[in-house]
Amino acid sequence: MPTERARSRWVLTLTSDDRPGIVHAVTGAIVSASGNIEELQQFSSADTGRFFMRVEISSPADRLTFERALTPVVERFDAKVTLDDAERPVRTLVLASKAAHCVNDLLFRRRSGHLNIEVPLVLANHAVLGDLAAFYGVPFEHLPVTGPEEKAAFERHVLDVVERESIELVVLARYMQILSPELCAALEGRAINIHHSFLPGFKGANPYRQAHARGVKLIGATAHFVTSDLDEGPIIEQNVVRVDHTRTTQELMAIGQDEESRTLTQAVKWFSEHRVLPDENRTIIFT
Ligand SMILES: Nc1nc2c(c(=O)[nH]1)N[C@@H](CN(C=O)c1ccc(C(=O)N[C@@H](CCC(=O)O)C(=O)O)cc1)CN2
Repeated sequence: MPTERARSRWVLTLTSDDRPGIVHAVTGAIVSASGNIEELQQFSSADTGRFFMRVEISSPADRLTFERALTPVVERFDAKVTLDDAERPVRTLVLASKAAHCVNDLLFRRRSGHLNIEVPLVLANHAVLGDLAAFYGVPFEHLPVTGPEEKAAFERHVLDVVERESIELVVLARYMQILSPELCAALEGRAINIHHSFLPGFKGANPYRQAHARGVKLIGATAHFVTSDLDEGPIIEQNVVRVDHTRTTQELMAIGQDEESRTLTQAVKWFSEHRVLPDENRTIIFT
């Protein structure tokens, strides 16, 4: 009795112009590669006329077999297709400044097995988080950014690390520097920021001070893709928490930290599971 090859688990995503026949073609290709479809989600965006699909597959076939089976589908529908090993952790560069809570949550969830990412480096523009990274056994580097030359050097280093470490995702974990348009372009679709407000409210620096001055009854956090339009990138996840008139700005900041951490970690988890598909200025999230 020949031994059966071990079955691997794959995640396939597809984006294309919406038209009949896509699901039929994709599922047919998967079956031709001996794939078993374990989960399939799809969405047709009426706003943009785009079609989105995410498929979880188990199969004894290797990547090349799948790619050969999918090539006609990609060509026929002019589709953007990704095919990832579902078990492989996503290589993630964490950028930080002084705030520890988001970095801590990411590294804690990674170590406890709830976040399938690898973090080759935490890179910061201040030194204060070095001990935190060391606690989790994660390499740490800090490059001060006090002027345009140092900012350019920091960004060159980011690109060097992305190249050297085969980084797939850059996470701005309360990194408080504005990325240049050039770096935003280089990281398009693979840089996630946590903004400490419920966007579109209170963009930019000091959102809690703005919220306190406005007398809001809800504060929140927003995880979004980074673009050159500050805090305008496609939103991935948001959360809010109720507050009232008794809270100072400092108390709002303290209350908001938990929302920031859980919002960013959720967004990174969905990205690591290939559940986030950009749809122009929005995202499709297959949860
Ligand atoms: N290109 C982008 N860069 C960054 C984004 C973004 O959406 N696009 N998000 C910010 C995070 N952020 C709020 O979440 C934020 C951080 C810092 C500032 C800011 O004004 N900082 C300094 C100026 C720093 C600089 O000149 O680079 C300041 O406080 O004066 C605004 C918003 C991260 N980067």
